[in-house]
Amino acid sequence: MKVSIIGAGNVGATTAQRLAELDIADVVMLDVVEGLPQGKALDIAQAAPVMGYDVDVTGTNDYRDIADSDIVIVTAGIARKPGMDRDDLLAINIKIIREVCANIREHAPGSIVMAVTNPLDVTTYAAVKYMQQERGRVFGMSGLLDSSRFATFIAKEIGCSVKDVDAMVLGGHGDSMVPLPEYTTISGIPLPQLLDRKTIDRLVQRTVNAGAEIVGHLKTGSAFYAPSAAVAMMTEAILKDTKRIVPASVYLDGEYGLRDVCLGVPVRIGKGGAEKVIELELTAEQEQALKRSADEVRQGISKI
Ligand SMILES: NC(=O)c1ccc[n+]([C@@H]2O[C@H](COP(=O)([O-])OP(=O)(O)OC[C@H]3O[C@@H](n4cnc5c(N)ncnc54)[C@H](O)[C@@H]3O)[C@@H](O)[C@H]2O)c1
Ligand SMILES: O=C(O)C[C@H](O)C(=O)O
Repeated sequence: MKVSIIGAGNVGATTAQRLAELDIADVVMLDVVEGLPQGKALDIAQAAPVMGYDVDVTGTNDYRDIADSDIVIVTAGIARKPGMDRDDLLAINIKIIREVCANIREHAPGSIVMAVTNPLDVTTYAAVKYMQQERGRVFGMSGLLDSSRFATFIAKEIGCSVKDVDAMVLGGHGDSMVPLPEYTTISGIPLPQLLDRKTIDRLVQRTVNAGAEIVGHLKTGSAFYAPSAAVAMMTEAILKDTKRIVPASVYLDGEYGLRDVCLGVPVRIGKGGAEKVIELELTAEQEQALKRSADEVRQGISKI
């Protein structure tokens, strides 16, 4: 098995480290900066004897090295700084996505592509169009991260283990994301039975702002530990064909009444990528929120 990661920055390199520690595939990191992927890959490889993994981790600036990848993860692009929205990254990152996808098409044409670069739903849409692959083989990571954040805040509030919280966040990876308290459970108990509406609303708001909260602390970039954890889990689900069900950004073709847009919805992840969209029954209010989120993503799509 082989996974290539385009962009050897914070998310890319941390993902490489997590995948190496899972010991499931050789990892190639590619970046435009000379020496950066090579140096980070050597560093990760030299941890293998201590950590006990056998996979190869290499760095390169040459797309020929991604040939025969099972999965290509795209983290190349700029990250936001305080005061910026993810949409402010669009003009620069869309050019990068176009160039990266052209190279993936040339050098690793059959691979599954996972977009990570922001603004996520718009770059995923662009990747879907540029790659011209079977639906589900090109998708974006976002909802698993947002759900993980929601679950973290819920566990802290209730004072329970995060392992017992199963949270669900749909919609675009932006201010219009749609956390679903009604589809969030704690050991099978629906969240609204354990917390009052005002507390849930506060946690929802913190989840929506979670990326910006970290940007505000870091000042020079954005989150990468939790994002890389989500990317690694989804990569493992593909390589091991585990059929995990998580929210991810996929091209919608009528599901949830939405067409020709990428948006976070629950999907089954297996060897075919995002193999199946799972349609939840939504209230009128939740449906409206999802539609508003789709409209926001469409505004970004109209600029590419
Ligand atoms: N989907 C999500 O939930 C999520 C989470 C975290 C970060 N992100 C996004 O992921 C992207 C990367 O974040 P980061 O923190 O790793 O940023 P970073 O600045 O640490 O790393 C980005 C890397 O991309 C490289 N790069 C730039 N142009 C390239 C090109 N044309 N080809 C190959 N590599 C290129 C840079 O040299 C750099 O090493 C950002 O757009 C960020 O907003 C998304
Ligand atoms: O907030 C960002 O810009 C990065 C990422 O989308 C996140 O949610 O952490």
